Amino acid sequence: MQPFVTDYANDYALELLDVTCTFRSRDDAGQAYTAVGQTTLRIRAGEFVSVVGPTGCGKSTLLNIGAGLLPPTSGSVKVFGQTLAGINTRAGYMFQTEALMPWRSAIANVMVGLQYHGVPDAEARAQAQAWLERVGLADFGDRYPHQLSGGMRKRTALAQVLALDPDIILMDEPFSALDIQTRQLMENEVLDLWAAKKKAVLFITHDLDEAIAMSDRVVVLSAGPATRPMGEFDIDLPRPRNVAEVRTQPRFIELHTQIWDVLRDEVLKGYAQQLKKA
Ligand SMILES: Nc1ncnc2c1ncn2[C@@H]1O[C@H](COP(=O)(O)OP(=O)(O)OP(=O)(O)O)[C@@H](O)[C@H]1O
Repeated sequence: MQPFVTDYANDYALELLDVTCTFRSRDDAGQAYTAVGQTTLRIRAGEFVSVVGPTGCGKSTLLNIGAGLLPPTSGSVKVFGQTLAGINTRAGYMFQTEALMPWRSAIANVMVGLQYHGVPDAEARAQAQAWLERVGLADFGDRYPHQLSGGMRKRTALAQVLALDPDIILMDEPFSALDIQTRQLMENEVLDLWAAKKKAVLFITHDLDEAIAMSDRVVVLSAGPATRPMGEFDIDLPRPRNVAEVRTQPRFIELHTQIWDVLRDEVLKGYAQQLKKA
């Protein structure tokens, strides 16, 4: 009889293990700046985890390490139990800044990743159209990015990421440039799409309300240098959630108070550092 072995490592989609990241200082090339210090962060398959922290503390650095775009100075990254070397091909990324190609129409932007993966043009077009429909842009495929609103461009970028069906989705403040109503609509859409597919999500934000409303778990980072997790909070609010409505629940307010207690001092430290740099 085969012994029953549980491979706990494979419960995790993404693991950053004792990761440190040191840069050459931007102000003085002779100086080193440790952005991330000995950080361990694990995300289970299907789990939605947000990372919050003060401005400039190292959130994007962590995400870039998870994406395989930036090798850590020490420590390691595992993807479904396998040590990551190079780009994380199981992950899709959505960044703060616009990533659409301005010379391609919306549908051509969604198709590009599929074509890169060898999907024939007709099939890529059909899949891209289905994704545009899912994000509410069925009739906008022929428009170019400059002919779309900010929210529509974000929807296109979302379709572009989801079309590739990644097991891990990395999002770096994807909606920070949007007005509050569009932002909440997009947040709800992301939650609906996530609930249907249950991918692992690492979501970077400095908006605590957004982090609580969307996540299963919120990780709070310390102010830099050498940022590291200061606290982790399970968000036990029922799903499905509407991000606007959930904010009025007493449990949301309780969680917000608890997390803000940890985050507040770090935000103040981060702010003081920004002033010193300015
Ligand atoms: N390539 C680099 N070279 C030198 N320093 C860097 C580099 N990338 C980031 N840093 C520094 O590392 C620190 C963390 O940067 P990072 O962008 O990860 O922070 P963040 O928390 O995502 O910032 P924000 O809240 O503004 O989005 C910052 O002080 C930044 O200036």
